[in-house]
Amino acid sequence: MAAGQVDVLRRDFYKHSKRQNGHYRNDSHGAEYGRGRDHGARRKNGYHYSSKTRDWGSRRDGFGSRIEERKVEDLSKGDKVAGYEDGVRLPAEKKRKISPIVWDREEKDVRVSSKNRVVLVAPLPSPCPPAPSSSGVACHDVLDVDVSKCAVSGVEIQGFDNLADKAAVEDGLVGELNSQTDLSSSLPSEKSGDDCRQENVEEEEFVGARNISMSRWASDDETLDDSRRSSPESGEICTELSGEVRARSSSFDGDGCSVGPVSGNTYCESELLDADSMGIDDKQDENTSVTGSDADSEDDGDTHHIEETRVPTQRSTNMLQGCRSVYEFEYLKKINEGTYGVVYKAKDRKTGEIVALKKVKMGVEKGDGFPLSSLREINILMSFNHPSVVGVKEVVMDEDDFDSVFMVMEYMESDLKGVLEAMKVKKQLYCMSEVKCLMRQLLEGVKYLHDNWVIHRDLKTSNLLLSNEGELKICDFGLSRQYGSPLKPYTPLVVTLWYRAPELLLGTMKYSTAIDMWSVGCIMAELVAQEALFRGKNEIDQLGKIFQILGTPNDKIWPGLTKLRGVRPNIKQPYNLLRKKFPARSFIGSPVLCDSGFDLLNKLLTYDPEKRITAEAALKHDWFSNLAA
Ligand SMILES: Nc1ncnc2c1ncn2[C@@H]1O[C@H](COP(=O)(O)OP(=O)(O)OP(=O)(O)O)[C@@H](O)[C@H]1O
Repeated sequence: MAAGQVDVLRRDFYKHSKRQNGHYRNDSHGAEYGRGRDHGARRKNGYHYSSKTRDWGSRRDGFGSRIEERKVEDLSKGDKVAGYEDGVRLPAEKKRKISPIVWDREEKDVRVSSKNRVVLVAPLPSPCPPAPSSSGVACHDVLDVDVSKCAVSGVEIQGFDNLADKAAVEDGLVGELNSQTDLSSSLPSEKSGDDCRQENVEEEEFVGARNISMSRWASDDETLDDSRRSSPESGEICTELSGEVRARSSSFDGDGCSVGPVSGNTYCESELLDADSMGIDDKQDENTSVTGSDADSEDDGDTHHIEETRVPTQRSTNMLQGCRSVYEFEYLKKINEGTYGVVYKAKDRKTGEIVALKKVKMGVEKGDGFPLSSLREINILMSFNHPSVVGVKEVVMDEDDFDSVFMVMEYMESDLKGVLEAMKVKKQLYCMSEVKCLMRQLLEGVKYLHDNWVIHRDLKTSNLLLSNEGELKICDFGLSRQYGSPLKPYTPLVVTLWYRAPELLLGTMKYSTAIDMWSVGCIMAELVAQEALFRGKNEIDQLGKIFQILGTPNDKIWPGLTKLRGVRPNIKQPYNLLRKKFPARSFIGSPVLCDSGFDLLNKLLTYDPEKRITAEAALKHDWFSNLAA
C-alpha cells in the first residue's frame, strides 16, 4: 500500500457498518437486520425438512410457496462467512471449478432449436481449433438464424428516427455479418447469405451450438489474476490467458467426469465463449422479444421483461449429468426472487456450510429448456475467482425434475439495495470511509471483470451483495458478456435504466467497459446520497434526468455524439449541476463530497465513454488515499 494511503480495510468498514446499521436483507421472509457478525442469533422454533419432495420440492409440488409457510430452524447461528474467522480473513479456499457445462465435440451437425430459431452447426473441432476466420468467428460453427426474430429487426429499431436510420445501422453491420455469410456458404445452411445480414448484432461471435454434456471448467490454480488478458474477440481461437489458468476438457463416462488437460496453459477461446458461443445471447438480445417497457417498472428502473432463448431440455438434461443433488442441501429460507431466478438460503448437509442456491427459472412449460443467460452466468462465475465477485461453487439439481437446476453460491447476508433502503428509513447515511470501502471493493471487482474481458452490463445496487463483515461482491452475471477488441456491435438494451450509460440510451451498439463505469458512478452517487441519482421512468426520461443534472452534451465535450441516432429529450441545459447536488459543505443536510471525491464522481459520470475513467485509474484516484476526505 502506498505511503499515506488510507487503509480502507473491510474489517474497518465492518466496525462502521456494525455501528451504523448492520446489514439488511430486503426479502419479505424475515429481515436480518443489524445483526452484525452475530447474524444468526435469532433462532426460530421449527424443524428441518428431511423429506426430499417437501424440502426442495419440485415444480409439481409447488416448490417454494408451501415451504415458505412452514417454520424452519434458522441455522445461521454460528454461521461463519466463508473465509473469515473472528473477523480475520482466511486464505481463499480453492474453488471447485468443475462446471457441469461443456460443449460436446463429438456430435455432428447438431441442430439446436428453440422457440424462435433453428441453428445448424458443422462438425466441431478438436479442443483447440485451428486458425480462426478473419472475423474471429470459427468457421466450423456458423449458424443459421431465424431472421424474423432477430434482434436487429426486433430490438435495435427502437430509438431510431426512421427506417433509413435503421438501415444505416444495419449497413454498418454488413462487414461483420458478411464474413459469416462467406463462411456459412461452405456449410449446410437453409438460408442464403443475405439472411445473415439480419442476424442479431451480438451473434457475430456465434461459434456454434454444441452439445452440452460434460464438465468444462476445471483448474487446480484457477485464479484469473490482475494481468490483462488477451481479448477473447481478438480473432485468435486459442488465446493464452494466463499461466495460472488451465482449460480442460472432460469426458463424461456415465458415472462421473474424468478431467484431463487440453493444452497446457492455453485457454481456448472456443471454450471461453461458452453461452455466447451458442449464438443465443442475452436475456433480451437476439430472437427475444421485449415484452415490457421501461415505463413499466416502478422500482429501480428495471426494464427487462424478456422472452429468453433456452437450451432445449434434452441438452440441459445431458449437461447436468454428474451434478450433485439439491437434496444434499437443507432448505432454510427463501432470500429473494429476481427476474431470472429465485434465491434460497440453504445448508450443505455434508459440510454444514451455509450457501445461497439460485434456482434457474425454466420456461413456463415443462421441458422449455435451460435459459442461456443462466448458462452464461454459471460459466463466467465458475471461471472467476475474486473477493469482489460472488463465488459459484457448483451446480446442483433435482434428479427427479430436470427443470429444477440450482447454482450453489457463497451466501451473503444482504444486498446494497436493501441496506440503503433500510438506512433511508432510519435516516442514516454511510460515513465517507464506508463509502470508500465499498467503492474500492466494487472497483476492484469491476477491474477484475474488465481485465478478463467481461462487461457486467447490469451493475446496480441489488446486484451488489454484502456480508456482515462489510465485504461487497458483484453478482448476477446473466446479462454480462465477453467483449473484445476491436469492438463489435452489441445490443444497447442492457443495464437497468437508472444505471444505464448515456451512450446506451442513445442507441450505440459499439460500447465497452465504460458502460459499467457509468453504473459505478451512479452507485457511488447513491452511496453518498442514499438515493438513486437519475431516476428516469423510461429511456427518454432517463436521458432527460441526466441532461438536467450534467447539462446537455454536445459534440465538443462528446465527439461523435451527433452520430448517435437515439431519440433525445428536448432539454437545453448548458451547465453541469452535479456539484450543486454534492457540495463540499452543506448546512441543509445535502450529501457532501470533498473535492477529490467529487472529482472521481465527475470522472465516472463523464459523457464521452472514451474519456470516462477506467476501473484501474479510479482505484488509483486520490480520493482513496485522501485521509481527510
Ligand atoms: N449469493 C447470494 N447470497 C445471498 N443473496 C443473494 C445471493 N445471490 C443473490 N442474492 C439475492 O437474490 C437477489 C436476486 O439475485 P440475482 O440478481 O442473481 O437474480 P436475478 O433473477 O438475476 O435478478 P435480476 O432481476 O436483477 O436480474 C439479489 O438481489 C440478492 O438479494
